[in-house]
Amino acid sequence: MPRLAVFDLDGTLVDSAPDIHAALDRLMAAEGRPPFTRAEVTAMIGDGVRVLVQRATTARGLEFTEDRLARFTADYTARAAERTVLFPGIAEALAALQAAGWALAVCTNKPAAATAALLAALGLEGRFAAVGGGDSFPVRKPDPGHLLGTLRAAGGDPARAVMIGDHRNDVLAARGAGLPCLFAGWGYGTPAMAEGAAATLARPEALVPVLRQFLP
Ligand SMILES: O=C(O)COP(=O)(O)O
Ligand SMILES: [Mg+2]
Repeated sequence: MPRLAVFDLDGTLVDSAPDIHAALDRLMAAEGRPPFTRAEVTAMIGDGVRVLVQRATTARGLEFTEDRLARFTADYTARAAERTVLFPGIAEALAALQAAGWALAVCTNKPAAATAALLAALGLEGRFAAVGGGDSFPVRKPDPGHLLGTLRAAGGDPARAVMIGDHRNDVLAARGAGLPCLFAGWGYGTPAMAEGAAATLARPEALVPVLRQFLP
């Protein structure tokens, strides 16, 4: 069974905040509300689209409604890859891991449809043994069931797998599933969210050597 690296998506593999930010601002503009700062947006990312829209509407004095959630989701899904790019060094790290025989998977709270659209636009479809979206299972991160379901779909073994993520939810899901978590220090999380992680990596360049330490 190959070693498996399970990656979070937003803030870990991809810098998706510009498109999430733009879609939130389009929703606010349609409601006559002012735009957000980037820092406001990155602090709202990590718990999936429903919580994102709940936080955004609340922050601008709007009622959260299913209609606003649906409009945001449709708009974001259609335009998820306009400004979103891989973080520098990620493409090289993924290629090096695959060359070394690792299998790769994605476990993200982003809905599966937007995740698939984004991975395809970035030319990454087919790279991952499994992609577990925020609505792929009955539970999502921090529930370990999301990570374990993704792992099972990838044909992985929890004893031969490592999680990499930028949010407290990634650390908690990994801990619950019995996997070490490497904290992506280049992402949207705060240093406090790394509590319980096996290590914090400052840059994607550290991924290959550190993963090799965890699973030689
Ligand atoms: O959609 C979100 O809120 C976060 O997505 P992530 O799990 O890929 O960071
Ligand atoms: Mg993330």
